[in-house]
Amino acid sequence: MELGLVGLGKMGGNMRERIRRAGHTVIGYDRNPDLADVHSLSELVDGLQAPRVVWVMVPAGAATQSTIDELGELLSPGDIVVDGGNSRWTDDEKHAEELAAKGIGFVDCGVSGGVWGLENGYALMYGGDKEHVAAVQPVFDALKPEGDFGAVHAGKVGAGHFAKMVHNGIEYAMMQAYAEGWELLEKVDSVTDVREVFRSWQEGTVIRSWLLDLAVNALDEDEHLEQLRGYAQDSGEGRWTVEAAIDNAVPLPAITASLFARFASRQDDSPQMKMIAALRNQFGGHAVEKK
Ligand SMILES: NC(=O)C1=CN([C@@H]2O[C@H](COP(=O)(O)OP(=O)(O)OC[C@H]3O[C@@H](n4cnc5c(N)ncnc54)[C@H](O)[C@@H]3O)[C@@H](O)[C@H]2O)C=CC1
Ligand SMILES: O=C(CO)[C@H](O)[C@H](O)COP(=O)(O)O
Repeated sequence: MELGLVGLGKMGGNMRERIRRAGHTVIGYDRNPDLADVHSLSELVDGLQAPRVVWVMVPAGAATQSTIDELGELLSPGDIVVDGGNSRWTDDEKHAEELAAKGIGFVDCGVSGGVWGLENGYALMYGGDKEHVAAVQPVFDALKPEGDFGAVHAGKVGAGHFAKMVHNGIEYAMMQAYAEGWELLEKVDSVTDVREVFRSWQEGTVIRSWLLDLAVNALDEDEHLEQLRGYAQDSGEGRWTVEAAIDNAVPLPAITASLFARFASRQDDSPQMKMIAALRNQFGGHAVEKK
């Protein structure tokens, strides 16, 4: 089939290649002309035969919104837009309604696999009407990993991004657990080769996982992570997971703590710990450290 793909960065560039390897035609547009096959969204739309499918793979928020708005103007009834970025699931219903008013279908798709997806395949979680999903199915089949798992029609519009959001919340907590264990191992004198402990865990243990494999890769590149600063950004999914937990009164202590650990990583000093130190000093005369 033919696909229009908007956003050819770390994800979209490799996805274009994987879909092409499966024998499909992909016309890619990126605002960076060095990456793009065409110069504009309208050229992309003109290059596809109706009914068209256009997959959006740009940063969530303003870039996704403006792309979907523009596609709403350019596409025709019967065409379909897929949002494959890490969009907030609450945006999906709005996008589906705006496009449906023009007769255009919408599918939201959470994508997992990162820069390894070209070779390993991309795990896909999609939401939307059955007929819209069916129209995109050949592309899902091209992107998904080989084997029985790795793709799911999670439910109605929004379900795909909701599932991906929870996946990323779990990702935060798993990474935090490996990171905390690693720091403790590094701290004690009795363990002389932390990297080899991590490597040994890759087989047979209860905690083996792809993230653990990637941790070993990182330690092979920089055994004590001395070249890195302990600073971690976040791009929204963890916050939205915690917000959804609050909305649904579901306790998520591990995921919430892992999000907050990232916030703490961005502080050179801790204002709240200054207050703790000041109060301990006030009530108990405990020593404080001055600047
Ligand atoms: N990198 C990752 O591990 C994963 C990323 N995602 C999501 O996939 C989407 C893309 O992520 P990446 O490829 O990592 O980002 P990236 O920053 O590498 O690539 C984004 C691309 O979109 C282009 N772009 C931005 N605004 C545009 C616009 N208005 N019109 C056309 N092109 C535009 C940029 O020029 C860039 O080439 C994001 O929503 C991200 O959250 C999803 C799963 C994993
Ligand atoms: O979706 C992903 C992996 O599954 C992306 O890499 C995402 O950017 C990770 O989330 P964050 O940037 O908040 O760490």
